[in-house]
Amino acid sequence: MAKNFDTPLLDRVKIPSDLRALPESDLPQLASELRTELIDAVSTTGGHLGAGLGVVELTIALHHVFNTPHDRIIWDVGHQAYPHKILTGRRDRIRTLRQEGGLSGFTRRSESEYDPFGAAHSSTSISAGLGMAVASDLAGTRRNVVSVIGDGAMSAGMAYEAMNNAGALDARLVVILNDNDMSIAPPTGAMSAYLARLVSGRAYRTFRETAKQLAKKLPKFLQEKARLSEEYARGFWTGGTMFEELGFYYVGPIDGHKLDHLLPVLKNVRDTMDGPVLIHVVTQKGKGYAPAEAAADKYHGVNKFDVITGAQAKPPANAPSYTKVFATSLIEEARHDDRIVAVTAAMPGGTGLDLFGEVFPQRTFDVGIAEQHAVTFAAGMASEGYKPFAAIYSTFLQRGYDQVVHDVSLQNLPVRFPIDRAGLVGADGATHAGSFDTGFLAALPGFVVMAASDEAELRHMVRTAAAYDEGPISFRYPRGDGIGVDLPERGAILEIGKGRIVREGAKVALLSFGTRLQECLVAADELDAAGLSTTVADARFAKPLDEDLIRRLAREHEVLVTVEEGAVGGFASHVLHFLSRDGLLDHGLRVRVLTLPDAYQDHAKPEAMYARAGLDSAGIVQAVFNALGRDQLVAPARA
Ligand SMILES: Cc1ncc(C[n+]2csc(CCOP(=O)(O)OP(=O)(O)O)c2C)c(N)n1
Ligand SMILES: CC(=O)[C@@H](O)[C@H](O)COP(=O)(O)O
Ligand SMILES: [Mg+2]
Repeated sequence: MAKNFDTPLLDRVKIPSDLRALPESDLPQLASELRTELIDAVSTTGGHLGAGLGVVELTIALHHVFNTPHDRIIWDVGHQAYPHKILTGRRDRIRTLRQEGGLSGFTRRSESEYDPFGAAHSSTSISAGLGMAVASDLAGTRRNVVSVIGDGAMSAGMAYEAMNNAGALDARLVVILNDNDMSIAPPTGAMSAYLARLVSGRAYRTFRETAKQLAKKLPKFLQEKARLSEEYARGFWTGGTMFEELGFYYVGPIDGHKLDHLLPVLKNVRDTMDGPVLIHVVTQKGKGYAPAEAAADKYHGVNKFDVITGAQAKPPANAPSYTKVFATSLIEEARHDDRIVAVTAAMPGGTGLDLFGEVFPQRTFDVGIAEQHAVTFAAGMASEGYKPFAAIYSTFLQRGYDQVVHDVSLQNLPVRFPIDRAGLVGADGATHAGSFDTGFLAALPGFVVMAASDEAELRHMVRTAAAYDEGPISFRYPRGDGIGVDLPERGAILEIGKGRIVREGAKVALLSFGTRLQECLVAADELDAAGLSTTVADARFAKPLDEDLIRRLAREHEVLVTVEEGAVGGFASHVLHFLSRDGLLDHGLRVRVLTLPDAYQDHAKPEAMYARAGLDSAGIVQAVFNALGRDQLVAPARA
């Protein structure tokens, strides 16, 4: 489709060296064109828009000042890197973002030499940058390394571990703190308040007047530049901050939308740096696009939208989302039990705990991007008799795994883990797929591990978890809408370690763990039609396993197929372990296990991903036929 806007300058920038050839006076115009292109592209793909809009000038300034890709720019999370992608040879594919076969929504080493480090989980950029800076020193390569990290990402422990190390190593590393006073939701925590004080402090407001005097306090390598450079008097201020205590030269805060502030500071740092420097840049999430600036989430992640109005396309929903069902179920349980509390690590909207927080503000804790802390914080509350629900996406719970093992499981503390985004997530791709939780939780002695097969089951599991006080318990459920089953007012308490038969048959047994149950039912219809009478069971528990149920399925059927939306090493492993221990594999039972493939699956539409994984009804039917040694469906014998 023809574009209805012109981008004469941007059209000349294929890669950053083209950008570096432009005079500085052209850069504001380039920023305007880049913003327009970004908005137009994301309006057709959906994706993370607000963060990218906020770093348009910063992206241009970085590529103008630094010699990328020789110099390294590492974008924390990578969700703000779309402008960077446009400027680094990927403009022609920018409208394939997050689509099957298209560009990733995050930085990715395999995508471009301008992406020196892949990301999507936050707060890794300073560690990675420090590693690169040290490697470059060891190799005797003169290279600048710049890590760009947001104020939200700055709440995670990793960032401080890295700064602590960088300060001690005195490494040549530039950290740009991109402070837009926003995470996905408004940021929480003392650090956020501290940054706000730095930004709104008297010194920031009066930097013009005080810059000369303050220049005396600059670190040595900057003093001479400060004296010489008029820009200093307009551009930045430095003072005693906690970053300096950690061994960084702190520069800022500076206005991240003013190229004439950014460029001289970056050049000074590039030319004079000999240790770690932190540049505090203040930006606005959603900058330059009115609907984004006005949005409460600053257009963090959006569907396709109308550029003129900002109205986002909303696919019709036939049922409430699993997230919403979780939230409303927990609210209901919390009305009955005031020991129930809820913990989120910076994802109140995504986990539905924003709804819980509206009803129970005193019992809701947003700890910031800090999954490790969230888990141990919940363990602490559990140790005092509270009933914490630590609602964390499957993929982000990976970061808190030692805490799950050491602080929760080993002490058998009854922390409840609602695990959202369990399974494939579509456009966010492999970094966000919830593949491993069943494997890593069911490996832990004594952990109760559940998966909901529909939204009513989810409601039961919330109630079950609330009632269960004997140790840690988890329940997983996927991204997206439920299937529209009737929801009970309140969930039932499930018997721990008991599954259910959903449909009785005689020859084939499909044992499902989670929401693939619906595909099993479709597959069962097809198998029945092909003359293969099929039982379908909902395991509900990966731990403890319903051994009676599995024994029965194994003894009474010729074929047993397990189905789960998780990686190898999850539910099926436990079933196989039990079958072998119980001698159930010794008498000719044909077993097949269907899991996610043992490979990271790229972003695509979930349906396509399921099909590729063999986790749709066709894949299940095929597995049964393979087990029986049949290549093709045999037409059923009809009376
Ligand atoms: C470990 C981890 N936890 C949670 C998230 C989800 N997440 C993605 S971006 C984001 C907010 C980041 O805020 P900030 O760093 O300030 O960047 P901004 O979007 O404001 O530019 C969150 C919570 C994540 N990507 N990684
Ligand atoms: C970048 C990031 O980690 C989040 O913004 C994530 O993309 C949110 O995913 P959901 O849309 O599933 O909440
Ligand atoms: Mg932010």
